[in-house]
Amino acid sequence: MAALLLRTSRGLGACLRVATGCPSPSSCVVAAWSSARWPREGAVAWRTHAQVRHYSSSDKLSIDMDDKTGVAVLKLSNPPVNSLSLELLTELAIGLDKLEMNPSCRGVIMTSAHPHIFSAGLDVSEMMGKPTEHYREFWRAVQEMWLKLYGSSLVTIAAINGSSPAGGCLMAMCCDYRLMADNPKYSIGLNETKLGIVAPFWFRDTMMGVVGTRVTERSLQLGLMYSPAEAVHVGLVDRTVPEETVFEEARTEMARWLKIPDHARQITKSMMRKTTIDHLLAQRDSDISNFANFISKDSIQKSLTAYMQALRQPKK
Ligand SMILES: CCCCC/C=C\C/C=C\C=C\CC(=O)SCCNC(=O)CCNC(=O)[C@H](O)C(C)(C)COP(=O)(O)OP(=O)(O)OC[C@H]1O[C@@H](n2cnc3c(N)ncnc32)[C@H](O)[C@@H]1OP(=O)(O)O
Repeated sequence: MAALLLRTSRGLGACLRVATGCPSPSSCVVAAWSSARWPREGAVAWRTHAQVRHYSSSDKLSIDMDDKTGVAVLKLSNPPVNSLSLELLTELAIGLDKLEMNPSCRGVIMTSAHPHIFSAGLDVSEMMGKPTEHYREFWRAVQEMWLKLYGSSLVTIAAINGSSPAGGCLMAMCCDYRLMADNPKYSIGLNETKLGIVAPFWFRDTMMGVVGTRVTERSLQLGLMYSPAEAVHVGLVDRTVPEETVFEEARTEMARWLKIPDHARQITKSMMRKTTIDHLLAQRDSDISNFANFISKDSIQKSLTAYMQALRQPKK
């Protein structure tokens, strides 16, 4: 039970270090992941007689876990555009943590409850006209969500049923597999430079892990948004599917991934992602300070204000 409390209160990295006796975040990720799925003493907390269990208490996020299949469905539900507010980011991190701790959960499908928008990315209003302390708290929540999703030992599949700029694209890229609705009106990409802001190194590294260095360099500098077909072409999305089948295709894809023994897949995933995760863990505080300093600058605030004004103009 002590281990369970540590898990919930201090996050997976800390609890796994305790569980594995590992002294530092950087030395224990592989060991941690290989043992993360065996925290049987924590099982009691989440075991349920019902087959499907509703996890999230937030109205901005629903998480339904099917104990029979081991697959959870996480739906973003923050109208109008599923922007990632401080509240939603916090709910996401907590929800992902709960799933990680549930021994019967093996995979998560992430999607949007609202057609046409997967997620508009970070809520820009959280980055405008606020005190520095708020920026620090907000950025820590962004980091936390990324650490939980990118560092998840579960199979994670993004069922991208709408546009997915910036932070929305980041969440999709954190997943193991991406399916996108083939609607040419939708787009996906890291467009930060178009807002006059800079994607931090861990956004960059996540993208590099998906599409490689050259495509990342071009995409980030130009703030490129890709249509679903273009996204498949550059490898940002694994495949497009007819809009009405995105979710069912995600389930079918999940079944494929779940045929692989968990321990072998988890250790392999950890080997692929460990360096990037350790990089952020080692620089968390300085990354927060960089963000808070950068976003507080008058020039950046002006840029964000102009961007939001342009967004509010009627679309041609
Ligand atoms: C060197 C040191 C570096 C340190 C690091 C420094 C900085 C890093 C910083 C930040 C990284 C940020 C990553 C992000 O995620 S920034 C967010 C980027 N997101 C976008 O650009 C998306 C913008 N939105 C859109 O393109 C469209 O809205 C969208 C395609 C999603 C939907 O289009 P639709 O036509 O359906 O809807 P709209 O009418 O455009 O929007 C409705 C409503 O929602 C508001 N809104 C849209 N997006 C956001 C958002 N991201 N945050 C807050 N609000 C948003 C929009 O303004 C409309 O509001 P209203 O007019 O109804 O009031």
